[in-house]
Amino acid sequence: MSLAVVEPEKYAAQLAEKVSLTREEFQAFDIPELEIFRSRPEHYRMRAEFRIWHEGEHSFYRMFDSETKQPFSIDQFPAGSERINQLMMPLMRDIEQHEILRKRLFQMEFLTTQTGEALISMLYHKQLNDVWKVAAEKLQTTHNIRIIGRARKQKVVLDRDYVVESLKVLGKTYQYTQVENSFTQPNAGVNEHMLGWASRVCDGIKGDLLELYCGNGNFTCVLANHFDKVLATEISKTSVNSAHNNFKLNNIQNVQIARLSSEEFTQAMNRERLFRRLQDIDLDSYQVSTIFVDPPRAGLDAGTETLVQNFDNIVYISCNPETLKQNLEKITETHTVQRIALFDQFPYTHHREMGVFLTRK
Ligand SMILES: C[S@@+](CC[C@H](N)C(=O)[O-])C[C@H]1O[C@@H](n2cnc3c(N)ncnc32)[C@H](O)[C@@H]1O
Repeated sequence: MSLAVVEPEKYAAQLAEKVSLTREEFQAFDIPELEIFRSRPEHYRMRAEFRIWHEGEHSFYRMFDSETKQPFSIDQFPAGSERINQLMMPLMRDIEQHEILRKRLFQMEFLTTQTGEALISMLYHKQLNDVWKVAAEKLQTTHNIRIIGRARKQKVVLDRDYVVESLKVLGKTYQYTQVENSFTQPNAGVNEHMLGWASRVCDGIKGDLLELYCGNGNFTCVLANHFDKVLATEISKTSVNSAHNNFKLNNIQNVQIARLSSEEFTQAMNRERLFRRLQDIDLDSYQVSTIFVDPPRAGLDAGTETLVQNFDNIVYISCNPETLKQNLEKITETHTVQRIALFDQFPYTHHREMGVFLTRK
């Protein structure tokens, strides 16, 4: 299956396959009824990345077949948001008219929002000069977009390097800055479902929250309302800065965030190592009832796996059922699965996003 192929008539059957596979794979953990969250069958991805191919006077967007690895040209990308599709061809026709914009352009990346913002990164095999800048500024104005030019050791931000997304969760709207080239959940609609699910799961739990892998504060902003205080950690500097902005944007004042890897944070919690990055944070002042983790595909490392077992409640969001299963082998020695959910972030692919809520036995 390829991201470029969208087959709405097959969506229900493909989701049903994922559901039965998930039930089968996780039944050994004595799971309750699987909660299922569907995607929109089309226009669900807020981001897209295309190679650019030049032939004669024309230029084309290209993707690669995931099985044959062969490139193919496209002029629409139905998985992408309406805004991406609306921009694709008018932008390319304009680029074709301007040699300075077109020459040695090899990749374009689109980052869009549900509110219609669009940030376009144009990647070149040449250095970008003032003539390029003037032409790109014109393109920016014509299409009401924001452009970033990239070349070797060069990043030209014409306006700003982020978009502001609006997400609606259980009737409340949250604002998020999403920065170019940093992690954000690609499927905005399913992200809203994930945030709503996590919010409902944490409803009524008291005490403080510890969150690892918090990214730009996607979950933090929503969950902060459920807890007295939140301590959040994340490895990427860009995401930590973005999270700070998002706490301000959403008027959230009970969160402290530290730029630490989960491995480093585990060392700090086990009092094995002191970190200057934690000097303003009194770890002992937190009465953590709940830990929330949303790791990358590799899942939790052994130290973090042991750390999460110290807390009464565990919320685990996973983009890789394989590593989730491995981590659950250990975690379910001390905790019971209370809720389990499948979020279809990636329709028409084999990828599955999951949520698990566990409490201490
Ligand atoms: C799946 S994303 C989730 C981010 C966030 N929860 C969200 O919903 O947008 C995983 C995050 O973990 C961060 N990360 C990757 N490896 C890490 C590590 N070893 N320690 C801490 N954070 C890490 C990445 O920078 C990324 O922001």
